[in-house]
Amino acid sequence: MVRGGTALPTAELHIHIEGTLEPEMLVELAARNGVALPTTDLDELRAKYSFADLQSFLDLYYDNLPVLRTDQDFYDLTSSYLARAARAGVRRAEIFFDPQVHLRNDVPLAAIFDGITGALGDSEISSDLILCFLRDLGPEAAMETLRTALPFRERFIGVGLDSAEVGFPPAPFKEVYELAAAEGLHRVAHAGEEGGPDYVRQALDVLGVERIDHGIRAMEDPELVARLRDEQVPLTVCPLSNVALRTIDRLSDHVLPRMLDEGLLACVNSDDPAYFGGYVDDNFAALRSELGLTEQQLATLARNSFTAAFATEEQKAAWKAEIPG
Ligand SMILES: Nc1ncnc2[nH]cnc12
Ligand SMILES: [Zn+2]
Repeated sequence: MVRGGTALPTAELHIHIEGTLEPEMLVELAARNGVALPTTDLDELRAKYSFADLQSFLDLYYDNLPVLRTDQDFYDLTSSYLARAARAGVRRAEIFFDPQVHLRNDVPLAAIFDGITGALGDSEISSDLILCFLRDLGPEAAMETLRTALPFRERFIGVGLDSAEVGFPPAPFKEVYELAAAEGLHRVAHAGEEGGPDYVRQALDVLGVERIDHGIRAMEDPELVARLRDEQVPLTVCPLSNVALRTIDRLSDHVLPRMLDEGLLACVNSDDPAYFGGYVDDNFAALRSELGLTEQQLATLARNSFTAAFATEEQKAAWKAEIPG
């Protein structure tokens, strides 16, 4: 993996805490909780971290999650990510979690919140939580999850939509997002990762999202590109993830340079770094070495990340002032 230079200060706005489960921690938590794994050999586990598409990744991601059982497990997972993120230059982390998976695994919501928010409180990184709905479980399940989570309303700042994309468009989640808006929650959604430009439009027009997660397929539609530029809609792009899930063949084919040329508010994120070969600094390093992005372009991406963050204007200005150049 390419690792380069001093880490650029950045906000990480697209990071699934469950996607930071490194094989070492998987084995440790399995042993701690008496959960059987197909193998505990780290090389064999790592060999499985190779994917044909989003679904083949999701199958492994969900298979690994039963090792997370207690608030301590969620605390350890989150602390480990935050320690790595600090070394990666992350000043602000807006972290996704998938409560429906853990509820299905009989983990109480209180344990999830206590573990994750406990670790967030112990870190020097500014951070908040975004609760994601699994789109393939449908809007009724999402609504039930949101209602179940509302007693913990003060512990998260927004909602998101993730999991299998194609065949599960955003529009049916309209009422869930209306309730989230009424509760004063921020709204984001994965769209345009494997799904087409229409999914991005639906997320904007029907769900009223403030950011699009991924959005790379929006580049197929010039009218949508113009709108994203005019409205300065933030796009949380995840370059190494797109290569790992074969959304694009090679990093050198990535649309990110075109997004910047078009004046879109794109930023760089790691998505599921334990699975996709790197954290956010590794993504920046790969953009520099394999895509030839200039220091100026990388600084723009870092600046964009702070612009797109759900933080105060004062915080954003202070972080931007740390960016060299
Ligand atoms: N990249 C991704 N796309 C959709 N759902 C996810 N859940 C975790 N990572 C994801
Ligand atoms: Zn994602």
